[in-house]
Amino acid sequence: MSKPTSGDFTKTTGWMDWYTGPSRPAFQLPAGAVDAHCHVFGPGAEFPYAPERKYTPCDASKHELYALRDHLGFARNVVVQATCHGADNRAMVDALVHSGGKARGVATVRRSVTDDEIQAMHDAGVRGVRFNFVKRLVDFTPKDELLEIASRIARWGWHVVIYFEAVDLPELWDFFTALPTTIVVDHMGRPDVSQPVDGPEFELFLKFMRQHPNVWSKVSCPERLSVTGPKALDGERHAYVDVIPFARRVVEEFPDRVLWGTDWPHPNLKDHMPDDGLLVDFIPHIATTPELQQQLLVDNPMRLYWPEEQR
Ligand SMILES: O=C(O)/C=C(\CC(=O)C(=O)O)C(=O)O
Repeated sequence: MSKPTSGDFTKTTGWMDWYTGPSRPAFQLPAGAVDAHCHVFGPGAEFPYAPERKYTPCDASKHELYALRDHLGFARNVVVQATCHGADNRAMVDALVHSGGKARGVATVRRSVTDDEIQAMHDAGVRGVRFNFVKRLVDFTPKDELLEIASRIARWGWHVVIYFEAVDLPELWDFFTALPTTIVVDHMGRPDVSQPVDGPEFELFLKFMRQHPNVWSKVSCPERLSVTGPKALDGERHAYVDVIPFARRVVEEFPDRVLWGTDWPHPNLKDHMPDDGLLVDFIPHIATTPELQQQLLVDNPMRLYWPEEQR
C-alpha cells in the first residue's frame, strides 16, 4: 500500500498513519466475516474535513479500506462516520455506494436532517446514527436533540451507536436507557482495563447489557484499551493480554449481541499503530470456539446490518 497523505490539510501534530504493510492473519476468518467498525478519512481533496473537527487525520480512502478487507479475509464492512467529518456524511456514503453492496454505514446527523436525506442515506446503505460522548472528540449536543433524532431514525429501522468512556456511564445511564432503538456500544464503553474485570466499573457495564436486551457491544479496540500490551507488531500473536478477560467476558455472556471491527485507520493512537493482520489474530483469544466466532463475525453483524439476507 502507498504512503498516506492528507491533501491540502495539515495532519494533527504527532498523528500516526495507518500501517502500510499488514501481515496476513494466521487466524482464518469464517466465510462472510464482517469488519463491523472501520472508517474512511477523505481523501481531503475530494471530501474535505469538517471545520468543527478536533483532529486532522491522514487520508484513508475507500480503495485502501476495501484492499485491506480483501487482504485480511473479511467479506464486508460497516463504515462508521468519524468525527473529523462532522455531520457531512459524503465520504462514508460514497464508500458505501462503491462497495458493490458489501458495506453498510453509520452516520452522524443533526436535528436539521430532512426525511429525504435520511431516505437517501438509507438507500445508500446507512443503518444507524452515532452519538459520541467522548469530550476530546466532539462538542456537546443537547440530549433532547439526540432523543429527537433517535425517535426519527427508528422509523427506518436504524439503530444508535454510542461512544463514551466508562467513567461517564452512570451519568449517561438514564439517557441511554430511554433510547427507543437497538443500541450498539463502541469498544465495550472504554473500560479501564487496569481495574479488575469483576470490579464495580465493568460490572456496571455488564449490568447495563444484562438489564437491557436491546444493548449490543463492539468488543473492539484492544490497541486503544490495553495498558500492558504487548503491541500487535513484529509478529506478536498474543497481543493486548490485559484486554482479553474483558472482551471474553462480554462475548461469553452476550454471544448474540457482540460485534467486532478493526477500527482501521485507527484514529488518534498516540503510542503505536497496530498491524491489522495481528489484530485479527486477537479474535480467537476473545471468541474461543468456532461457534462464538461465527456469531461475533458473521451472524450478529448480518442480523443487524443485512437482515434482508437472513434466512
Ligand atoms: O475510531 C474510533 O472508534 C475511536 C476514536 C475516533 C472516533 O471515534 C471518531 O473520530 O469518530 C477515538 O477514540 O479517537
